[in-house]
Amino acid sequence: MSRKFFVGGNWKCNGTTENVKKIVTVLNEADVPSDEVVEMVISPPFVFLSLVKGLLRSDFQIAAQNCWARKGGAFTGEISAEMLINLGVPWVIVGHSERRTLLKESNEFVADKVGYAISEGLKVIVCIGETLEQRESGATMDVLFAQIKAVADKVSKWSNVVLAYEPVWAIGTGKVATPAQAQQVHKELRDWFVKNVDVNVARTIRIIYGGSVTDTNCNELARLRDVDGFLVGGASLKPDFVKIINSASVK
Ligand SMILES: O=C(CO)COP(=O)(O)O
Repeated sequence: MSRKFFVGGNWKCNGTTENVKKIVTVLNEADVPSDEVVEMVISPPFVFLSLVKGLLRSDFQIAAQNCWARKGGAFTGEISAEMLINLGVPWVIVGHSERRTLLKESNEFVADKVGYAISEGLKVIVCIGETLEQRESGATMDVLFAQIKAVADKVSKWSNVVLAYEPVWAIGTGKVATPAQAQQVHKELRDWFVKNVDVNVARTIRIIYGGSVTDTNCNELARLRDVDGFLVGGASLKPDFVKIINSASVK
């Protein structure tokens, strides 16, 4: 089993030119494992992509937080996969629960975005997750399987996909999943790939966890067999993020 640890920092809709520069300075000076050990990806808002790309050290990669589902054109306010490629942005986050909920992105729409982004040569961090209500009613795995099945119908090149399990109830709440909860879901997702895609894909796909990851809970989560890294929101805007990257070393 060789799955390179993956740590993404999702800045969401935060930042000014000044504090983007400050965060990048912290990262540029940080002591982190080599990019052979951990893949580090920073996801600023679109308007700061070029700034971050220009300033950030080269062992960190960058990701956009969204892209349009098809070729660009008359889609006011959207950003196309072609534009990201043109800008030299290798990654995109698709299907974040904030977009699924607030902007009503359906499983099918998310899957269209993933399929198109991959066909254009982007690598994609696909986010899936259940709400608290869904968890409490015992529907967690059904919800996650439906989200991933829609994506699987549009993807053949899984090496360009990282799957982020982000329980909605854990995002921005300070209520992190317990190690047992995270391990169980990640294992069931991997088993789903064995049954529905391919045993090699199941073995190699990175399944990362997101939702209230901090410098104090990252190590116990990083040790879990089926947790291959993190997608970090709030803590990725702080120097604490460096410690989260360094949790790669407990793997
Ligand atoms: O949504 C997330 C990352 O995409 C997680 O956000 P928090 O780390 O702020 O809970």
